[in-house]
Amino acid sequence: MSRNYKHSSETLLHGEFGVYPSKGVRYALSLTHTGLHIQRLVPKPEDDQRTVLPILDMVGCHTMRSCGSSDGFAYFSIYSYPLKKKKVAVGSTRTRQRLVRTFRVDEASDFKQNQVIAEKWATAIKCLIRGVLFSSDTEISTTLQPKPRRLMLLLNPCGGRGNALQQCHSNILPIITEADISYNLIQTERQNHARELVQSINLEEWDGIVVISGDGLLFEVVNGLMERSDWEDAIKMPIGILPCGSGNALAGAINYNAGYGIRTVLRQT
Ligand SMILES: Nc1ncnc2c1ncn2[C@@H]1O[C@H](COP(=O)(O)OP(=O)(O)OP(=O)(O)O)[C@@H](O)[C@H]1O
Repeated sequence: MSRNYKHSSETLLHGEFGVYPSKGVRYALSLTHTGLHIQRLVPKPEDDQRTVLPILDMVGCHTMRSCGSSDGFAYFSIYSYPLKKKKVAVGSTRTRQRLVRTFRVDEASDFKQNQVIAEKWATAIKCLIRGVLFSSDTEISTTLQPKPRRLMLLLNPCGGRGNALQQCHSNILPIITEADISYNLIQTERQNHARELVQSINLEEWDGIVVISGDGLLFEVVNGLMERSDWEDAIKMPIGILPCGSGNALAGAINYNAGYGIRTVLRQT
């Protein structure tokens, strides 16, 4: 393909939507390869205020209908994790915060038609998040989307303060769900459990292995992969670490100092 889609400011989709939960507020949305441009139409702002949600900050997009509602509206919600504006402490890197923007599709009187539009936007956004290139001429349907990613999550319930499982349920799984990633969560039961496990997994079945632990479990995973007869292929498996140990020195070096968080792991697999 001769066109460099990644640097294109071409408008892929454009539309006008309401928002949830505000009544009467309306926005014009334009989707490009790099971001969602949001312009408020009603109430009309004094200046030409526009905000941009960068695709790089997004993890997913879901469609929905308001429960128990008899109206014909459909909705799509975009899940983003932009950097916080301010550093938390001197010398620290900026952390990310969850931002959900929900738009109401109300163009048609019939729910099914509105749902088709909501699905189209959600599919386009999900494709851009996954790096699928398309143009304004492309017919956007779910067949454009790559197959969902599968992650093996290895969690050490005894690492660090012993709260890895709680951290996983409250902070990690919600993001993975928003990103439509399927996963197997395996709690390690003893020393070398993770090492033995990765020695015999079918590499084809996984897009990545993420340890939710300290440095020790990651060390086991790398060793386990290197001990396989097909180690040259096995070691190409994307590996991530979400720090839940005591020292977390390795995760600190890789993620924190680079200014990255979970999203790095989710996007790269
Ligand atoms: N269920 C378990 N019971 C006891 N030990 C375990 C269990 N699961 C894993 N382990 C072992 O615990 C070791 C240390 O775990 P981990 O690195 O996750 O935590 P940590 O030592 O608290 O953190 P850090 O390495 O950052 O200091 C691992 O090398 C692993 O072999």
